[in-house]
Amino acid sequence: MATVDVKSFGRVAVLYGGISAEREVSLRSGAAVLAALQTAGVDAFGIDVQADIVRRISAEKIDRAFIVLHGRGGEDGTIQGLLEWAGIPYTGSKVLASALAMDKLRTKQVWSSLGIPTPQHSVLSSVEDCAAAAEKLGFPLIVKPAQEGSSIGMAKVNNLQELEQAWQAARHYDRNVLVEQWITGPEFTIAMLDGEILPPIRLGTNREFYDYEAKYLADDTQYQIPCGLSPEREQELKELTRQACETLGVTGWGRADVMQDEQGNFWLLEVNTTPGMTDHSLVPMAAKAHGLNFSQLVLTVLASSMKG
Ligand SMILES: Nc1ncnc2c1ncn2[C@@H]1O[C@H](COP(=O)(O)OP(=O)(O)OP(=O)(O)O)[C@@H](O)[C@H]1O
Ligand SMILES: C[C@@H](N)C(=O)O
Ligand SMILES: [Mg+2]
Ligand SMILES: [Mg+2]
Repeated sequence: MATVDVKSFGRVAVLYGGISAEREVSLRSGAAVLAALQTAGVDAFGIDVQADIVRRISAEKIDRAFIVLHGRGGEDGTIQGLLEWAGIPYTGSKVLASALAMDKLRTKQVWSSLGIPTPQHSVLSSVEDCAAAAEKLGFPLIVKPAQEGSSIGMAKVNNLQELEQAWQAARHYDRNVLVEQWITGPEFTIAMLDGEILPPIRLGTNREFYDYEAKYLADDTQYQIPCGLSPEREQELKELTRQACETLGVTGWGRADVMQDEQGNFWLLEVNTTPGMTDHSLVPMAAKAHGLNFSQLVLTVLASSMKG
């Protein structure tokens, strides 16, 4: 990592918290990022993003923003648009890529249209859709609110009754709900940092899938890095991640989630444009394997905001 003069960042607002279902995660990510920036000597302060954010942005002296909001209202292009209007440079993806990547349905439509592998899916808007999806895709399936994160509102289902219940539950989070073919096999997550693809991590959990509990609370979640793939397959996975990011326009940093099926094929699930930065999170682990400690990671993300 090139040495940076931390004073050149000016006064940095760390935008965290927010009002999405992932607020608690963002509070943890934000606290870690803010502490690391301040320890590194950056003139950083925090803003817990609430309804008065437009006033706060105008009232404070802000040279640059570090966005560490997860979910809607922060990772979806809305904050990015506000910062564009205010003329404040910010970390991570711009408006369009943020909005696209936050929406799993639109993301899948883009990838599918370009021949990039993502599990088959259907949209659920009614009980009739549930029956049609079961007919088309078979079981098991996984139900997801289109615009959520941290596995919130998601469920694996094995029959039509479970599918209808999971659809009803997911609707509480987002009226746009999708259901995907279940991929049986190992899971990988791959970070992109300032255009570079970091070492993939293989995830293991004793739970049904990598759910909220496995992500933030469990002590028995397994993180394998190096990920155990052959060098050729690891390279393929990294190339797929690069394509996943480029096709959505993701810049600065991000993290792609990928399943591998029993035949060894990779299937892209999503890209997170503001990945978690908690003490259980994955980008810090990948950065460490790449030779960057947490402080160097946040400074690299911040420095990438200077590239415009
Ligand atoms: N099609 C699938 N087949 C099997 N498991 C899946 C599938 N889709 C998702 N999962 C499981 O559910 C988890 C969460 O899915 P996904 O990454 O799409 O949602 P998310 O809530 O946006 O996650 P994040 O916390 O990374 O933002 C995955 O990490 C994986 O364990
Ligand atoms: C914060 C969570 N959506 C992640 O991707 O890490
Ligand atoms: Mg996500
Ligand atoms: Mg994910």
